[in-house]
Amino acid sequence: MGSEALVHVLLVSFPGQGHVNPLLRLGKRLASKGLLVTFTTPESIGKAMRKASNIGEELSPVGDGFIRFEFFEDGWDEDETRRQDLDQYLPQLEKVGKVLIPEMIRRNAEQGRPISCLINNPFIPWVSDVADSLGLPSAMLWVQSCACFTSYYYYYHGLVPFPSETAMEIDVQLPCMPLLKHDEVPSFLYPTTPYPFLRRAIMGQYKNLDKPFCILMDTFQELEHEIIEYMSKISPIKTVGPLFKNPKAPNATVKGDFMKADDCVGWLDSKPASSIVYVSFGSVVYLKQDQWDEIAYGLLNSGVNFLWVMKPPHKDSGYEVLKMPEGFLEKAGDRGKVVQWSPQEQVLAHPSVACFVTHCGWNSTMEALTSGMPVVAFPQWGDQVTDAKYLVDVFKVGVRMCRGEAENKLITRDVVEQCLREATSGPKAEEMKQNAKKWSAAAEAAVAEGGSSDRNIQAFVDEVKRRSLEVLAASGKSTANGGADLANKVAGNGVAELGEPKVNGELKVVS
Ligand SMILES: O=c1ccn([C@@H]2O[C@H](COP(=O)(O)OP(=O)(O)O)[C@@H](O)[C@H]2O)c(=O)[nH]1
Ligand SMILES: O=C(O)c1ccc(O[C@@H]2O[C@H](CO)[C@@H](O)[C@H](O)[C@H]2O)cc1
Repeated sequence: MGSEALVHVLLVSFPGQGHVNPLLRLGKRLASKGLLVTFTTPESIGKAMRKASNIGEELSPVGDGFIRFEFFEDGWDEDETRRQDLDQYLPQLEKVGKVLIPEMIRRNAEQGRPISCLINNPFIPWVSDVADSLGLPSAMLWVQSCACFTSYYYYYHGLVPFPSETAMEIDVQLPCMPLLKHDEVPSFLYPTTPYPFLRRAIMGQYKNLDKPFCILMDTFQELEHEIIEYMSKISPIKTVGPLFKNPKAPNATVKGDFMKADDCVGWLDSKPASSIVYVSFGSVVYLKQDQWDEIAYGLLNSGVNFLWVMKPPHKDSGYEVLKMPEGFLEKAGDRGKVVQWSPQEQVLAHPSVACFVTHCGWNSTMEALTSGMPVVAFPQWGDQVTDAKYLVDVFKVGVRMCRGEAENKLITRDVVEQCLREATSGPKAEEMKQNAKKWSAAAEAAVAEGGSSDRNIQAFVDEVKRRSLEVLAASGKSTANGGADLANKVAGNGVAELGEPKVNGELKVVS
């Protein structure tokens, strides 16, 4: 049997940490199944990624394939403050991306790496327009739950009433989902959301939903069984999560952090089993100083050990720089560690960590479930409020500390302390731990060879390969040519451009 040339896919990411992580993880998964993957996002983030993470110019082997990076300029000066304003930045990205992504695709074809498929994540729906205009197939990676996907779908199509200016507090019943109270609906859909541009960005994706031939989702069949089955009849969904697990290439070191993680594993190692509460609100949520103080005192008063991520806000974001309350660090002593950014995957897998106080971003949610980690839910906005509902009431791995930013309620230190105690000791903590362990086992099984997500990824890779033959035939090139050109680049004249390729196996072309 002849071996195959590498089929090349281009992944285009919105430049947010919670978007880059799952798309890059998908890239690694596709590479491990034998594809060549190029990952792109704006250079402003590329610069941060190169500095903080283990990525460079070279082609990195992952499983049976390879991953590489190319970044594109967003057309603004390095210190442009408008990047922090998505209302302005999203249209700018669309304007430049519609020119620069086709140029990147052309350049790759000229260099012997013809691209056969584009994959984007939400907030940049114009990527599927680019693909269409070039006659290329496209897919979209949905980076939230299927429940949130369904909520937006029903809202976009006006299929059921949602909270509105005249009826703010209505509950929403969607098929195969629990009743969502008005404040459990993804909050970008509230008429009062302070982030209407994110609602517009997501709705833009739904306007384009007929363009991708496949909607990949970072969830798994067993986690959201009924709603996935239901929506699969309406949309071409394939669940491929949890993406952060990659059994075929568990040691792949390529990461997309924007900030270098502080070293905290040694400190975790020094603590007893299940004694630490890990606190992180992700990459974009910022709390107010009074709420921060209450959490700090709650942590102190509960007596637990804690690892707390205090990410500094971007200088142009307008968020206040938070301070720890006077004397807090001294009082905590070695019981607590505060870092700017953590190696979260490692932290959640660490035996000393008992529970995770989380803002319930979908990546954090999937990482917690897959790591068998109970949570204390502290959602703020967007999908987080829906994820919190699921973590607490459906997956039954969490206690709720708040209902979201819209509630505008200060959560006091007593409530913080009570939630921490409930999540770390006693029968409720034990029950949550057992449930979390079950989800972890189900997640591992989904991504293991032959599991539901593994089968879906394989089917997707097969479909991309099938379509690539059509694409290359239509453009008058053969797969063998594309592969041969690529192989030449790797073996010889392209080395300077690609950097020193650390190729363990050989790149094969059709024999
Ligand atoms: O200190 C931290 C905080 C977060 N993360 C990662 O950043 C991502 C955050 O995504 P999520 O969807 O949870 O939240 P967002 O930041 O998008 O609100 C997750 O993959 C986390 O593992 C991390 O590595 N270190
Ligand atoms: O950079 C931004 O402005 C930005 C980044 C991420 C945002 O949303 C987060 O995305 C995650 C994946 O969709 C989601 O699960 C998380 O709850 C969000 O915070 C929004 C803006």
